[in-house]
Amino acid sequence: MDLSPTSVLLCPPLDISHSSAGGVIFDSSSLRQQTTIPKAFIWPSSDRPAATEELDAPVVDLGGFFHGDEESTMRAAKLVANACERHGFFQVVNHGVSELLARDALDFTDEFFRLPLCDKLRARRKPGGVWGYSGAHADRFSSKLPWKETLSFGYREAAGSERVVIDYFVSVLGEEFERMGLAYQMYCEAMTGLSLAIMELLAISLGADRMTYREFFDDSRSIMRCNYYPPCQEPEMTLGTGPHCDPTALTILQQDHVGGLEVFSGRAWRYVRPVHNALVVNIGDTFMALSNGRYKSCLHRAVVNRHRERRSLAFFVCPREDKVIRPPPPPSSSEDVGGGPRLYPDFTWAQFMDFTQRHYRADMRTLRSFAKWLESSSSATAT
Ligand SMILES: C=C1C[C@]23C[C@H]1CC[C@H]2[C@]1(C)CCC[C@@](C)(C(=O)O)[C@H]1[C@@H]3C(=O)O
Ligand SMILES: O=C(O)CCC(=O)C(=O)O
Ligand SMILES: [Fe+2]
Repeated sequence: MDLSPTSVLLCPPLDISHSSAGGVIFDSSSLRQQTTIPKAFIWPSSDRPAATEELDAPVVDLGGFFHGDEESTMRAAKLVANACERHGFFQVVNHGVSELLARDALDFTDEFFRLPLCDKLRARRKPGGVWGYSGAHADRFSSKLPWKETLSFGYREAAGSERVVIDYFVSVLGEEFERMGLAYQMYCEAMTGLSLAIMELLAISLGADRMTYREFFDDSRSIMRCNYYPPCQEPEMTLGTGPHCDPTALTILQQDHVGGLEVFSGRAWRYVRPVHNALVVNIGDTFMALSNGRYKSCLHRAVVNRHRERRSLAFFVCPREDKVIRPPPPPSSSEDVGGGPRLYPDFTWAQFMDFTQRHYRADMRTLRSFAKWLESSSSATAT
């Protein structure tokens, strides 16, 4: 790992190196010229078995649901219930998000990640924050680095937020990025609309009042993340994104045609074949808690390849920070959704987000570890 100091302003020869600002920076364009990858990117062999089979997950047609066709809605709800009880993963088509808008968002992802490092670092993530540019999270972690660059920013649909994404791009990168900001503003608006429709379908599939989750998330806070996975000279030694469950409630992911997303199901990693014009939907930890464990938070990862770059846009839906996460009662019985004893304590997204960012690296056991940490910290304050 070349840690020779260098100045950010000189757009260093793109190794992992200390920036003049003290953080560690990474840019792949020179790293990938080398025959091997730095040790920091090598993941334990237990995390790396190659997926040989395809995931059996439904591609749910939302057309009938959007047109109020009850029979088609029930069919979709049944497919969703079965998939979410098994692995928390399905894809959707006829989702109402315009193909042009989706393609623009992906094209602007290319435009951003092709910028010189100096420009990308003008958007660099601040320590302790989530928004901004990150190269392999090299400023946060020193091992098991993911072979990716990311750009993350927030979105909320509230009065006065009509320009929240546009203003972020203009303030961080300059007026010439207003078009990029507008494309992502419109994309986040479309994703929010789709996420509320999916929340309604999830409620129907759980036998809860169909407006329950739609109302719970009507003032949702979202995190938009653009992932860029460069080609890698040793793809079998690293991962684009390590095995994890999203701590958020629901993820709507647009992936390009390259492939690399894998889901752990049936005791094996299984690859997800990209479906043209489909969007990937996966359940996160927060929704697993909202369904009292009936729907599974999807354990997934992203692998990289030797020859082709890959892009994905992940839209993470989160509840307003102070809302208490607890399963709603279904309309017909006093039991919570998901039935049986509560599996997780009440918590707020603010507490959980703080935990994933400051106390614990999000990975396969995040919610369980968070619940234990919460109980131990509440019993400590109670004594
Ligand atoms: C709240 C979040 C933290 C992460 C981005 C969103 C939802 C997914 C999380 C993440 C992708 C899970 C794997 C590890 C992680 C560090 C990453 O690879 O990016 C996580 C994100 C993060 O902490 O930045
Ligand atoms: O790029 C992908 O396909 C998955 C990315 C992911 O899981 C994430 O960003 O949380
Ligand atoms: Fe994820």
